[in-house]
Amino acid sequence: MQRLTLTPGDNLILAPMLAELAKAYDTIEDPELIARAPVLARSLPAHLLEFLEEFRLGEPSALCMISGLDVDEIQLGPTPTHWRDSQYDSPAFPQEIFFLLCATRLGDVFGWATQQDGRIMHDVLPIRGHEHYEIGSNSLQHLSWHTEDAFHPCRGDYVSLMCLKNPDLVETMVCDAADLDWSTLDVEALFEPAFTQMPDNSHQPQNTGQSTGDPTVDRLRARSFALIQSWNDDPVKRPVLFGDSQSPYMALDPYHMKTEGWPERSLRAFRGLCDQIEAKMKDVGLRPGDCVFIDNFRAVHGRRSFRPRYDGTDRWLKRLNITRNIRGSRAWRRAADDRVIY
Ligand SMILES: NC(=[NH2+])NCCC[C@H](N)C(=O)O
Ligand SMILES: O=C(O)CCC(=O)C(=O)O
Ligand SMILES: [Fe+2]
Repeated sequence: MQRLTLTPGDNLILAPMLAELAKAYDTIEDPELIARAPVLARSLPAHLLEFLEEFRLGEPSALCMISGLDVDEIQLGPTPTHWRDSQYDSPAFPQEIFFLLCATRLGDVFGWATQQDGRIMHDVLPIRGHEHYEIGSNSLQHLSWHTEDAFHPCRGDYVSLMCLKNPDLVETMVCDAADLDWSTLDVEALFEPAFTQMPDNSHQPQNTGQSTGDPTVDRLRARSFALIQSWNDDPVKRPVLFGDSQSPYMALDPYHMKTEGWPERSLRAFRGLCDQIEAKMKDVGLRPGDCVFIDNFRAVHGRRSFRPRYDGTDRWLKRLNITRNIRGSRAWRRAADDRVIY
């Protein structure tokens, strides 16, 4: 893992810059703020910009962590009970802006019409009733390791998490493709489009809000949910590996894969890969102020189980999806500068 710790000097420069921006906008979802972010990000400390650029282009690791951002847990107040409405009057707005600026150095942030009401910045927090459900807001059940949005051709190049609270130091788990011994795996079979991948539960209609108030958006969203439904009923077969056969990129979410009907060789290759991933999985305990950027092509990730508190002190992360090729999803978006995939 690549690591950078912000210095007290960095925080001295960042605090007024972030406070000023937080005063100028109401929410991190403001399209004007998000559009300005790549330009604003040029004012981040130079060593931070260099660090992110090295991670982006050189792929020295599938994971990089920026720690040391000031977070005042008292000022944060209670952890919300749901992601709904958390984007307004956010007590973490300055931190959200920092996270957004860093993210835009790696690519373009985007959202899904079918996930967390089409928001760009997500909340990851335990939700009552989800304790044993396979979704990021579960708790008593671990979150199975996965490629973020493995089922979708427009999945992000990076998924990133910013920690606001993690009182029990619940671990995010990550497996870096660099730690796998590809010479012992049937890479050729894993490059074949033979693997049934279904959408994960976070994109199911029952887990999003109701009407957006905009009939056009509602109609488009309904169409997206219908597509999700069709991929559920009639799952698409995709390759698990792609890119360079010597050092492959991965896309898999085994919890949402159906192995029925797979050729014997594909099944064996898949099981071999999953076994090795499990053996090489590492734990990363995020602390308040940590921003972690996970290369979604070069790592899979999940989260250990934990006991939720539901007393306002729960674990609370923010999440951003980042793509290096926003035009690759142009057919799925309403306009060139629209960041929501329908
Ligand atoms: N194996 C899985 N659970 N995959 C889906 C991961 C969770 C999903 N990204 C969410 O926001 O809830
Ligand atoms: O909670 C975590 O540490 C990871 C969450 C995650 O992977 C997800 O929500 O998709
Ligand atoms: Fe995830």
